[in-house]
Amino acid sequence: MTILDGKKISNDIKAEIKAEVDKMKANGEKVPHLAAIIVGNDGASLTYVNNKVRSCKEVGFDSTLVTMRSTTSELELLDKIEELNNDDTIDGFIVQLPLPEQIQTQKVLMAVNPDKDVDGFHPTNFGRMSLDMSTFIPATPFGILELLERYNIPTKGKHTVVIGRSYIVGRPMSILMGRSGFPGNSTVTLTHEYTKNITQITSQADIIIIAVGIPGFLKAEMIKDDAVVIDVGTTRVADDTNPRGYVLKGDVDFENASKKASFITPVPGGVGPMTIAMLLKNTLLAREQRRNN
Ligand SMILES: Nc1nc2c(c(=O)[nH]1)N[C@@H](CN(C=O)c1ccc(C(=O)N[C@@H](CCC(=O)O)C(=O)O)cc1)CN2
Ligand SMILES: [Mg+2]
Repeated sequence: MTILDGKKISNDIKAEIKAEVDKMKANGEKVPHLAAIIVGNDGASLTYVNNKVRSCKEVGFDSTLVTMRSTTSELELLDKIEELNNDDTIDGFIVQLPLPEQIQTQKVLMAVNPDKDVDGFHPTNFGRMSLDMSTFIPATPFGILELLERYNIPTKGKHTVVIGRSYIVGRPMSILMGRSGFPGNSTVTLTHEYTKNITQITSQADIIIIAVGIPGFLKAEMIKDDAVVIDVGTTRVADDTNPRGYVLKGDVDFENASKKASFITPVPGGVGPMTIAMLLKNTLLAREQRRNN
């Protein structure tokens, strides 16, 4: 059994990106600039955007964090997005999800200029991904592809079962694993909360990618021997014995599933850090595209 070390691979990727940025600097070029908008003060979301900003500093990117109060109106947010769309110093930006309920997420995703949409959630980019055209691949699925590639895990002809159909992870993942090439060429089953007899499906999976946000959902009994298990869940579970007051729990019963799996991601230190690294990668791409246009 091999533990897929997302922390290490993400550090490798960040070092590669930093080397590119160092070259840009040496050539007197503008370095990539990522902006992140966060609305409200959800603790986990604040952690993620702060990680994004810190990672920008690590690789030498410029970064801007835009914080907006939890009562921000949809119009105010759309105005801010328009401002970033028109700000020539910014190469890419993201709106941290989820958003407060007074704001329609779909309107927000539509408002981001596709050229700066480093999350890859705009319909143009999502469509381009589905059509095998070059685009910004959403960071978490992109990170999972990168893990599969760097650990050389075969995907061709394999049965990949995706659990969860969010547009951040499950939906794009199901498309990407079925595309031609490597990683890809899988036979994909996309499952969700209304799927019946899920164990019957997961127990046939060569590769399982789970993103449902239910700690310990995937049990050892639900997987076959030597399955590849990719755990995207990171739920904060209250824990008084931990100085932070919580522990992070994945969607997989790691202790037992790891005894059967051939490859498995840990939580923390698996997919999460890859998400941030691939967001940086997309931002580097955005800068290169803007330079060449
Ligand atoms: N606009 C977006 N919103 C959200 C995305 C996204 O890609 N774009 N994905 C998730 C949250 N997310 C990034 O935004 C994210 C989640 C987890 C991690 C991570 O590094 N997790 C660490 C643990 C960190 C901790 O201590 O809490 C790990 O798993 O090791 C990074 C990014 C939803 N929203
Ligand atoms: Mg993500």
